[in-house]
Order: sequence, then C-alpha cells, then structure tokens
Amino acid sequence: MTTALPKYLRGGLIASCQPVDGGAMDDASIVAAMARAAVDGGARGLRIEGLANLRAARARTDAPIVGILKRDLPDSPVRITPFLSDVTDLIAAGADIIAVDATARPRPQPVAELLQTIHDGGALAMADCSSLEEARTAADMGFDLIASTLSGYTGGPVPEAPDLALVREMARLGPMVVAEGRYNTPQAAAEALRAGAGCVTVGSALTRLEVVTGWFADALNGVAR
Ligand SMILES: CC(=O)N[C@H](C=O)[C@@H](O)[C@H](O)[C@H](O)COP(=O)(O)O
Repeated sequence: MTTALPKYLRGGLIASCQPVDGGAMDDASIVAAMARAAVDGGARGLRIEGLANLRAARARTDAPIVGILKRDLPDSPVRITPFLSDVTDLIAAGADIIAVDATARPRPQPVAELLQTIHDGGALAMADCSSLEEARTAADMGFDLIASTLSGYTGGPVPEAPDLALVREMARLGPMVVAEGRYNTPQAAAEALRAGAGCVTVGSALTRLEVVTGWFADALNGVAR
C-alpha cells in the first residue's frame, strides 16, 4: 500500500480531524467518529494528531492516515512531530504517513534523522513547510510528500487566504504537493488542484465546529438590524 499511496491520494481530499484543543469535541471517540464520517463523505485520507486519537481512528477506518504529534517545546518553535520517538510511536499507532515540521528553525532533532526514522519504519514522509526554500530542501532530502501547511504560521499575522502561489511553485519540485492551510471552501480546495497540488488537506472547515460556527456568528453579527 505504501508506494501506491500518493497515487491513491492524487486528486483527493485529506480531512484533518483535529478538534479545538481542550474544546468540547477534544475526545478520541469523537475524533474517530469525525474520521469515519469524513471518509464516508468522500475524503481519501485523514490527518490525525495524537496517539489516542490515531488508534481510535485506525480502529474505525482503513483509510490512509497522516499522523502527527504536536508539542509545545520550551526552547523551539517547532510543534509538529519534533522527536524520533514521536515518529516510531505514530507508526506503531497505525499511521501510514508521518508529517513533520520541515521548517528551517531551531529544533531538538534533525529533520534528516526524522526522515530516516520514518522510512525505516516503512511509512511515507511528509514535510510541513512554510516556504519554497524549505520545500526544495525537503524534496532534495527525499521526502515523499511536501506540504504548504506552515505557510503563514512562522511569524506575523496569519493571512486569510491560502497560499496558492507557494503551491504553484512547489508543484515544480517533484514530490507530490499537499496543499494545506486555510482551504476553507470547496472552491479554494479545487483551486489548489488547478495550481498543481496533488491533494488538499482541509481541517478547520470540516472538523472545528467552534471555528466554523464563529464564521457564521460573526457574519450575522455584522448585519445591522
Ligand atoms: C499551522 C498548524 O499547526 N496547522 C495544523 C497542522 O496540523 C492544523 O492546526 C491545521 O488545522 C491543518 O493544517 C489544516 O489547516 P486548516 O485548519 O487551515 O484547514
């Protein structure tokens, strides 16, 4: 399955099932239900954070899972899968693809070692990048998938729109591109494929009920009565 995975995901949707931290839906059985529902609705793959969530989702679907662990480190801004032990734990929990922060920022363990550990464990490696330069480095290192996940999240205000320009440039590098980050409408997701993405990950718009509800509530609040 592993080598056929990018082909299977091509043109499809990855549903990121990451509830709001500490929110009402932050519970492994709810994450697993979200994952199952997303697959039933047509998602080809899933992105799941945390070992308990991953195990619970794995028990409910055979769909490919991008596994991540998020950590808040005292001495590094890197949050997504920073440790080699995170990689082995995620693979043991049933992840098919492991995503790691591949930004050029201070980190506890080198990206090259994370990549090696992913491949040694028989999984595919996905590089969460914030820039073209990082994506190029990841492609040269041998990552199987390169993603725009961290564009807009490494400093300064977070833009409203997704970074389609980055996706367009990443598409020339070789590995399959995963467009991720602020693809909040079906139209924007389709635009990412037209820009050269192999597949598109959508999170908040599908699985963060508080966020989506807020969009609607804000829009209604903005209407004078
Ligand atoms: C920056 C960061 O940590 N992104 C995270 C990565 O796992 C998630 O919080 C996002 O929900 C995911 O990337 C999908 O993006 P969006 O929720 O915009 O569809």
